Amino acid sequence: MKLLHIENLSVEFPTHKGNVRVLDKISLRMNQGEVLGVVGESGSGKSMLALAIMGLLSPNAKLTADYLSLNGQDLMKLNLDQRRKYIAQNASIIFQEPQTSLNPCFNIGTQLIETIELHGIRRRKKQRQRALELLEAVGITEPELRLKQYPHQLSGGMNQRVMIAMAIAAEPDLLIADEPTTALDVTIQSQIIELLLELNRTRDMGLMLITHDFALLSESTQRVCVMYSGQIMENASTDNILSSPRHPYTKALLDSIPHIGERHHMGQRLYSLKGRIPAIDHLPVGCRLGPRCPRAAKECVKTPRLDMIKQHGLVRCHFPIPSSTQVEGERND
Ligand SMILES: Nc1ncnc2c1ncn2[C@@H]1O[C@H](COP(=O)(O)OP(=O)(O)OP(=O)(O)O)[C@@H](O)[C@H]1O
Repeated sequence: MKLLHIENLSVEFPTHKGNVRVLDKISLRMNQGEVLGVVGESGSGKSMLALAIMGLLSPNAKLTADYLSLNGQDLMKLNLDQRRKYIAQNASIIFQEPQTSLNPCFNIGTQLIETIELHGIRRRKKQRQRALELLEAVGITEPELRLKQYPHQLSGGMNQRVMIAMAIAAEPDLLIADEPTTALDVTIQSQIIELLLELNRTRDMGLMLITHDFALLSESTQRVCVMYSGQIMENASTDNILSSPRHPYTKALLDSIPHIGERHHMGQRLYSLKGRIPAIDHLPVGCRLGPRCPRAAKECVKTPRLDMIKQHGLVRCHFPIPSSTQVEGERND
């Protein structure tokens, strides 16, 4: 069954220069239990997409969509209160900085039990029992002791585990992890990703992993959605994306990853695209990557569509890179 189905979702904000469209006609689908990676540079719209799905956009944001469904429920048919209630029962989100998501003035137990109560468990004894179960499920040792401790007494990795415990309290079918490990050191990062993948496997919970780190996605996701400037540029299986990226932006992101074991000469720089992501209120005409793209040509002043390339996936480019098994110049769409 489809867990998430989005057709042409856009988000606009009013600014003093007029409306800016921070997400432009996003379409994507996720199956039950799937792990989808969403990748793109800072400012490409990844967090905005997460907030839009979760119904957490600020009140001045204007969301439109041809279709937006979660677990089979068309969210556009619900009013805001109904939508938020439904989403809270079916999906959860964790953010980058566990320290800022937790309240420093309350102990872990109080905060966890508050979430458990929101999800309908009223009896004190049952709430406590559930809190202990959740802490154990996310690999926190000495759960009895942790309930009494405050966020500053726990490490960053432990606090992120607490956030994950809160996020799974309602047994969601979808968990969105928005840069869940960026604030943590490398060894803890892999433990948190491993925990998320274990929850995905054992609970058949769909996981949307948002990051700007391609290396992180390569081992954990089945499909990757590459975003740039509020649009999806490429959406394909992780294997296809890694072995033969077809969008120049995806290729540039992959080429910019340092590979362990590959020697770089002194002073030799890693590949990076020229320029920087355009301001959302100052977009170039046509393809948004155009001014930075090594394959750009005259036609790129026309807006490219997100087209299906056979045996690959969706690519928004007038001149997609030929697949590694294809002859240069051959188009396959
Ligand atoms: N309240 C707002 N009003 C107008 N524009 C906004 C607002 N909030 C965010 N934006 C713009 O929306 C765009 C997308 O931002 P978003 O935070 O989703 O990017 P991101 O890909 O998650 O970046 P990062 O990796 O840094 O978190 C950016 O251009 C940002 O400036």
